[in-house]
Amino acid sequence: MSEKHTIIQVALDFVDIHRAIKVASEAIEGGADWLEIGTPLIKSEGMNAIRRLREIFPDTMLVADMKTMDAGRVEMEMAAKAGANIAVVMGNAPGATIRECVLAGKNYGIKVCADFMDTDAIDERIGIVEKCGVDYISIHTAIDDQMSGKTPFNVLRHICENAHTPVAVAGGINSENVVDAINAGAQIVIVGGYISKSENARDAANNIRQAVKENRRIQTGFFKRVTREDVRNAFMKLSTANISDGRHRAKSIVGLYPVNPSIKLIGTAVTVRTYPGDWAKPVEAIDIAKEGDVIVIDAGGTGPAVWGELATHSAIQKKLSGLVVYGAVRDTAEMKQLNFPVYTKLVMPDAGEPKGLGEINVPLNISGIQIMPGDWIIGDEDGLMAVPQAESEISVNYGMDCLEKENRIRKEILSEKSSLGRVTDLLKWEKK
Ligand SMILES: O=C([C@H](O)CO)[C@H](O)[C@H](O)COP(=O)(O)O
Repeated sequence: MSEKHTIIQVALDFVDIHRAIKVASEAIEGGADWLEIGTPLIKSEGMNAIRRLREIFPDTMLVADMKTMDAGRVEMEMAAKAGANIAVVMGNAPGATIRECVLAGKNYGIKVCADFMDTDAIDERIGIVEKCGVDYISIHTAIDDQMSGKTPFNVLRHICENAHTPVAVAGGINSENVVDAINAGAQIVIVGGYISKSENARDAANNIRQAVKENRRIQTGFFKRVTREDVRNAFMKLSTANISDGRHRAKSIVGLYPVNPSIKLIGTAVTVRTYPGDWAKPVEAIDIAKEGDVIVIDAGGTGPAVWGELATHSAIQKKLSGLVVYGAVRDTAEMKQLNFPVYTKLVMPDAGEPKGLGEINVPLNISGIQIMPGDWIIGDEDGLMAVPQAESEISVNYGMDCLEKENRIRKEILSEKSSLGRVTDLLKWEKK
């Protein structure tokens, strides 16, 4: 391996071989060096995925991401005979498995990479695998760990400084953070989603190559995972459909309708329970809420109105992000003029009296969805989603993952004049 040349390995994490081949071709054109048959592709298509890619790319380094944990001998033999040059065993597999992988690798002419994912006592483990004679080690943040904001960089530099084996890195690598990987000493950068979910894998691979070559960050709007403090901005990019998909098709708050459909609502809930028509606690909540909050009112799902123009002006003065009322509002013409995001069940001109019955910042249950004080509330033309504060970063990151995948599928449908069913081979994957 050239000591100066950073290897770009593109991880083909697809379940469909046809899409993997498309992306592989684009990525090689864009400057990727090695092709990884990703674990999802191996589990979906088996060794035929390796055979197919070997047919199409006879001279390209193929890495089989087997993630072997046992039966090292037979798994290395399979990958080698199917055409792979390198196969992956997990770094925390039993020592005997690592040893068998290396011996089988020597026997069948395949190199072995030990992949370290969320490994305790990693220095000790690396010592074990290097003693077994692995050819590469990789420091890897699992996709599921990335969704809570984890990255491979905190241990990477230490490993690169102490390992005697070429080090690869994987886990959310993109055109902005790849410089952190090479400056920490990684010789192989494994890039999955940033390339494989990109609408143009060739340009994405080229961005990685340029970022490596010039040692600079190339900004990207996608393929970045956020931590809690960046959640609001990330929600701005997502639809409520992305959020629902990202939360395993979570249910929305049904039965409430946007007064201003084209204005997105994003904020943290200040909850209010009141009696139909009693607008005292709703208005008092405005003075408790802070900038960026959304007031969520359970008024029993019926009139009279508990909110109108004057309360809206007050909320805008406090820079609140919106209003959700399971009940009735009035003065919607003014709400539209003020561009204030409001979701309501009912609209009517008659209001009630401020009796002061009810409570602020208490758990609510609206349309079967529990809403706690501080939960994120997101609204768009499709409806309303509630996201618990404690699950906000994984929800926004999985929602972003869904959006990124849809962007790629849309591009394939349009560029190939195809259809969703054909592009995703839907018949094969219908839920049985
Ligand atoms: O190995 C991988 C993961 O475990 C799914 O199989 C990925 O190929 C690896 O993480 C690279 O993908 P990104 O993290 O999306 O860059």
